[in-house]
Amino acid sequence: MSANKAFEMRGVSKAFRFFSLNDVSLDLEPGQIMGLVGPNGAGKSTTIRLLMGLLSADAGEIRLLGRDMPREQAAAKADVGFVSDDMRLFAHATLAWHMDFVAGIYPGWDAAYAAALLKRFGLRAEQPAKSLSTGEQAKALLLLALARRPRLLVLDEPTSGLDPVARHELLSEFMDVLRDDRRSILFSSHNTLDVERISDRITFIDRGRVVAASDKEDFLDRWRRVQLRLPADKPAWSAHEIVACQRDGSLATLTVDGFSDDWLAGLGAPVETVHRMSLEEIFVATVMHSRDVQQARTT
Ligand SMILES: Nc1ncnc2c1ncn2[C@@H]1O[C@H](COP(=O)(O)OP(=O)(O)OP(=O)(O)O)[C@@H](O)[C@H]1O
Repeated sequence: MSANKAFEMRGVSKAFRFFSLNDVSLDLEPGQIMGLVGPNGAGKSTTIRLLMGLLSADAGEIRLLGRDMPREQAAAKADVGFVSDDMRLFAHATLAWHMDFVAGIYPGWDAAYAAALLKRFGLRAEQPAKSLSTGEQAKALLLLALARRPRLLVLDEPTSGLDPVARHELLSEFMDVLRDDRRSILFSSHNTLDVERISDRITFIDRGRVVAASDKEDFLDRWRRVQLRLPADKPAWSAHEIVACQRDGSLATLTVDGFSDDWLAGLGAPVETVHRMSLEEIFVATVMHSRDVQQARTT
């Protein structure tokens, strides 16, 4: 375990009655944004709650800003901003009251930045929390976390409930936060467009396991959809880079993880088209392939 990482999880497991998170290992360098992507019930929130010391792991090691979790969580969390979608503001207090409250606890509170965020997010400090819309509440919680200027932001579904314009504003804000290259962000999302836009590192999780983790550029470079004509004497194609193959007569569409020009040349087949894949397509292909592999192992 390195003291320099923004966070590090090694072999972390947690069992609930109907679900278990298995052997999760993840880490993030300072100055980077990691998107944690997975289907409903994959274990994203559980992973984040373990990292934040809100759940205790059955096995494995966790370090947050170089501190052992959960033993040194008070020291670690002083420099971590955490927002999850089940957090609520005090209903009868105004946003200004919340800002004063947080400023009183965290010495890093940046009042000028908080005022700029208020404007940027279109929020009114004097409005009681109970009268804020869902999206305004989400923006208010993010403002309270961002204006502390924490070294690490941990955000569970930060863009759910936000309209496209607010999402755009928020993601731009995240990228601005990282102008200072010691700061880092971990955020979970279903929205692969958001993740593709701002992440440096991406982790896919499904059914309690990390199924792929890589730099975003590496994912986008490695994956391709290749259409080719199958020669009459070659009714199928197999190579470990091919994670899926769809046939339409002699035309085959291959989903490829591990693409390169040399690899393509080595196929020796008449190629019709080669398309880059979006992160969403890569995510779906990764999850489906991982489920097929798991199923093949258990049958
Ligand atoms: N405290 C708990 N006790 C028992 N089961 C739990 C507990 N917390 C989570 N689970 C179960 O763990 C599984 C993973 O939940 P988790 O909230 O981590 O998923 P998620 O990937 O964040 O999903 P979503 O995208 O739907 O929010 C679910 O099946 C959930 O029912």
